Amino acid sequence: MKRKIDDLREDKPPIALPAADKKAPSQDAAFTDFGLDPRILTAIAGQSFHKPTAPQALAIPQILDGRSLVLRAKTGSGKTLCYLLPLIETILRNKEIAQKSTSALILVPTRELADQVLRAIETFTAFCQKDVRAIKLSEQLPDEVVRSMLASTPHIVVATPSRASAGLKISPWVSSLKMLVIDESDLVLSYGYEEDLNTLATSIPKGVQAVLTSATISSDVDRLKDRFCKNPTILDLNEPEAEGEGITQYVVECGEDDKFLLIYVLLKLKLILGKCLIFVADDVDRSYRLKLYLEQFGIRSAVLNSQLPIASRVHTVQQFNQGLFDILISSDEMEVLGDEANSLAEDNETTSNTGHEDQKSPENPDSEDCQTAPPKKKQKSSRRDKDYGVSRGIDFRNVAIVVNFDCPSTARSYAHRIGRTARAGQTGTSLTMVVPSDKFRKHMPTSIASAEHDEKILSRIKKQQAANGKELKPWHFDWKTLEGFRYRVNDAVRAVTKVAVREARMREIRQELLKSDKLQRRFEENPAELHALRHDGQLRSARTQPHLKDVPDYLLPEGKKKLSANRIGFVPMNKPGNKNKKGRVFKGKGKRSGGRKIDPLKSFKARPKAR
Ligand SMILES: Nc1ncnc2c1ncn2[C@@H]1O[C@H](COP(=O)(O)OP(=O)(O)OP(=O)(O)O)[C@@H](O)[C@H]1O
Repeated sequence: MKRKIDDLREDKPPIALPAADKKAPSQDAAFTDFGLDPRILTAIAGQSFHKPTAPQALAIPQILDGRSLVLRAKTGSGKTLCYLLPLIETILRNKEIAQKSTSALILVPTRELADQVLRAIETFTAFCQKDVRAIKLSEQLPDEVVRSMLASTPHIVVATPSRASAGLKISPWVSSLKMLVIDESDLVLSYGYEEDLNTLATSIPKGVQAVLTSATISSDVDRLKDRFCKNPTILDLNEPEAEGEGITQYVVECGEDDKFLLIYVLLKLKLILGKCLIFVADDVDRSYRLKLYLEQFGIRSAVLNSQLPIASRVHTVQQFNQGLFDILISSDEMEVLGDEANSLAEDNETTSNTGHEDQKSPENPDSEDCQTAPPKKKQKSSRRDKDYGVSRGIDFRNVAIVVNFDCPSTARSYAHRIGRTARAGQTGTSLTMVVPSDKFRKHMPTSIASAEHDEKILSRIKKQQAANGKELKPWHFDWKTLEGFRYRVNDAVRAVTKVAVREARMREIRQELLKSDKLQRRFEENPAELHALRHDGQLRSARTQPHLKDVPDYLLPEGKKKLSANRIGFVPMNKPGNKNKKGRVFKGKGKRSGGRKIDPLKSFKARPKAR
């Protein structure tokens, strides 16, 4: 193994290692092999990371040796730690020098990623906080604030390219850099940061150690490599065999209304266990539609879309990661009313948060081309990527299954969506619902335009996965067993009207307003407005149907019937022993009495206050 790492030295031409050799380090290496500071090792242990991933095992020693590196490895393979651990270690080793200057800049394409990287730094410097300070420059702040942030000489600056270059107008803060990282380097140019990166390239000292990470092949990475690194080591671990590793991929062909039936059965009968990330297509409304639909069956979920403020998106992902809810519905980004105009007026970061990559449009699925070309700045909002804004780079943890409720618009997008499961050596499942052309537009209330191309895209996905030695297995089941549920499903679909969706979105906006720090002062001065917002927030978003929350026994398939009857805590309503002499159900705390539920709050008699 040592020989292989030596083979990758900077002075040697880039070589492609055979797949077997590339995987070898991940099996043998340990974090303790890298000679890291014990405080870093303690932080790693706290994360229960047992061993480095393959990219980490190969990249960390290289970066610690001071080499510039271009690292390409699949999504979820732990690329962040590849550069973070050596970076923290180097700062600790050179404590005296590092103390007086900013030595590392980490460039990321979005604010979410900046937040995420900063959090990772905080995690891995938890035991050496005083010796490693990091700040984030990813939003527009007053010049004075940026000046004082930079004047505090943080060791690490995490920034979007536009904020990093804007900081140069305030101070030549990059002049002391020893290390530059460009994370998601296959994406940054396509976010419209070309000019900012040019500005940075002229200001960053020549010869700084540069690390470029990426998940895909892209000519953009080459351009950045030419601009920022001299003779870097190329570590290309994205061999076709590794793509989609650990993911069992299923596909099911069904009608547009069948999707709603299927997702209900999967979730309600707990055929899906663990954290589930559901992707819908087309527009933000679709995600709310599905959320409201599921709500009627008592299935809780949260929505993630790039129209929500960044803070709330990050918060949602954090809560999902912490297990506060298990179902997250992620919508593709789409131009919705007013968005185009707004986004043009927004600053670089705001628009870039949605993400966009050179993608074919759903209307023209034949135009797919895996090579990205940097879009012009003006094209930004109209050429937004439909998936990456919420999925690419955001670190979803322990996702057991990715459900493509709506087929993605490209094979590439498919790969990124399913890449949210089976991360860092875990296993996972994906299920993609595809509408065959003869079933398209057969049920208008549930129909979406993009489904017209599902078959075409599926064949591309299959081709792409086959090239990586992977296959999408057909998911077989007996549709007849689901028919009994169709009535209640249709009922629930009908209840989610356009008005209900609009109200749900409004409610979400109101919640965001209530949470907004910036509005707190206004609310203090105008309590009536706050009251009105709170009051509005209690509006029901869709016709609620309590009877839909429980699945009647007669609808359950045989196996599931037993399951529900054996459930711990299951008490049949008419159990004979539970009745009193009058035939009424036995009174218990909060239980039924004479068929009426006792509300402990209503039955509570307030005593007069003692004076
Ligand atoms: N050695 C490890 N063992 C277990 N989990 C790890 C290890 N290294 C990283 N992880 C976890 O794996 C997940 C993915 O890591 P990370 O986001 O760095 O991947 P990535 O390759 O940068 O993915 P993407 O390209 O999608 O951003 C994170 O939750 C991270 O904490």
